[in-house]
Amino acid sequence: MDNMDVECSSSSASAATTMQVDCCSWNPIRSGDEDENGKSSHIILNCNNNIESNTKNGFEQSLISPLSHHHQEEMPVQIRSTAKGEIVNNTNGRYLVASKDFKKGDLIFRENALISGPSSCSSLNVEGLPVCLSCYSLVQTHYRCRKCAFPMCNPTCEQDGKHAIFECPIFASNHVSPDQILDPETITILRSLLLRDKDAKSWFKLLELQQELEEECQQSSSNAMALLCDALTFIHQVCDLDQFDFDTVEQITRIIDMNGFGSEDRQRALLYRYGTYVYENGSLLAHSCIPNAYRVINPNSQLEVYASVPIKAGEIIKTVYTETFLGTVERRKFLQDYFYLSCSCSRCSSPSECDTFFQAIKCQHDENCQKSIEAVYLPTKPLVPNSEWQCTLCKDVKEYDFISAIEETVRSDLNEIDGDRSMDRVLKLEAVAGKHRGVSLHPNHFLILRTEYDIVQRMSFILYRNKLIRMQVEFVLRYVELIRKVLHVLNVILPGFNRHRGRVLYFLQQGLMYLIQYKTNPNNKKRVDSKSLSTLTEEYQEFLSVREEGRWILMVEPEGSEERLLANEMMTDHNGELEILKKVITG
Ligand SMILES: C[S@@+](CC[C@H](N)C(=O)[O-])C[C@H]1O[C@@H](n2cnc3c(N)ncnc32)[C@H](O)[C@@H]1O
Repeated sequence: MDNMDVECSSSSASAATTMQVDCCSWNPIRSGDEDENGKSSHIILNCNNNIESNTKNGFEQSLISPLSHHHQEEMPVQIRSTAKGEIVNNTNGRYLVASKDFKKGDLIFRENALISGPSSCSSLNVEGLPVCLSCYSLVQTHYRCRKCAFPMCNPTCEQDGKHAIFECPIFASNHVSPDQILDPETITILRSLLLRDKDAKSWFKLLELQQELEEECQQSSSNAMALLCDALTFIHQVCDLDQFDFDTVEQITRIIDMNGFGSEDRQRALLYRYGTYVYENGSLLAHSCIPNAYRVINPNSQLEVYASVPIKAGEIIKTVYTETFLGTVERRKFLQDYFYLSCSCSRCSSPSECDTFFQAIKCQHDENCQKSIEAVYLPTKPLVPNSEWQCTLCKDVKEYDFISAIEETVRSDLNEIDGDRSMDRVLKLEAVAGKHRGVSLHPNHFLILRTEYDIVQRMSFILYRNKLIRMQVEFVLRYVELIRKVLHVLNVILPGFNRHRGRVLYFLQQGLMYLIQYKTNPNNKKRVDSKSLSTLTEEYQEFLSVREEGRWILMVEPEGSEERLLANEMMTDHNGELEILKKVITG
């Protein structure tokens, strides 16, 4: 096996990182001390080719595996770091940089979890079911672990290394019961603490992850404090483990809180995992509100990072830490509260969020403003909390309180919507969106778009349930119109290969299919004439390409997830009908 020494000459302020590479499948172990600025980290990358074997005995050894296992191949990413306190290209600390070009949709790397466990939100599931301590999905059976009596899906989950080796013996000997678990994430913290004795290598890797905050951001969020209190009670009183002192529990809680990923599965889907996953390298991914990479956690708890847009060698790989449908004020607050991060990406720094007007408030100050859709309040200094907002037309200035009061009114109108019957709810959502669209909020405001996306998802379900028949064509035309609007904004804030786009493309092809069927239905009085044939052919081509792209994106989602079901549906559905359509179109 060849040994290569790669000297990563870093950009002006970023660190020089020496990598000793044994193999294309790499597993960084830091050796030696960092200098006082934290600039230089020496990373030895070891071969670890055997993906299958590394979860044996419950230990999830971390590894990154590029797509191909060719020893001469270039490393997919490099770790770089800025000097302490310094921000380079809107990131700080350590971050990952592409070491070669990636095309949209390329798998950049795949990595096993350093540790995983149930997440805090497990106890909030609407079904009120317990969460399996192995696969983190809801336990739908009456099965109990034969040693500790905790709910598990089945004997396979029970014997899974993580549960059996980590908490099960402790639960059994201390007679711990599920109702003593205040927050399920404390089990993840316990597992992490147990690494100290069970797997020292992983323990040290965990300790290397970011926990320190910049001095000015030392105040912990109330969530982090609550988790720490629960973890201390659980470790010391419930599990009776006094070998972990306060400082150690606090340190690990902070690390899990800062670096843990949620599974991002869709709630109520067949596969919904209430898991928290920590990765040695994935946890170094920087954030951007317009990301260039996209994360999937597969059923083996591995992290897969894909290029959502083309990435050039040397570019920072950035994923998004926040929800998509949030305006800058709320996104930045979330990033500050949970990651102590003051984001200044291109989207955050742009008053109009890159011309999407995602948080623009409609100005009604005078008659001109009332008439013009262009007249909106935007923050004058988007990176300054509580910045003033100014109308783009009349230049009237408002305090942030005025803006947030308008958003609150819309929120409370939305919260008042009751009734769960799909069509009923769609009509009520449409009514509230219609009341505020272009009146109190810009039509692209995130509260409007979020509502419209909700409408689209509900309409999709109605269309699906009715198997594309008996629907009014106006309903479907509106559906397609809303989807195109959502897509238009997503193209800017969440471009390329990602779950949201995949879902939206599924909805679009569903609507297009209906419209094509409607137009070519022999029972429909408006039969296809030669004039409309070329339009129909174009629509048919669009349908095919939308379906192709949607399927391509969603096929990387985990088996059993809702997205994967949508991908499968795009593969199998309508094939017979398409043949008929093809005949109509080609005459
Ligand atoms: C999960 S860690 C990422 C790895 C971290 N940089 C390290 O050195 O270990 C999250 C932290 O990275 C930093 N970070 C990530 N993205 C950033 C960005 N766009 N701007 C500034 N800091 C960022 C913040 O300090 C944030 O709290």
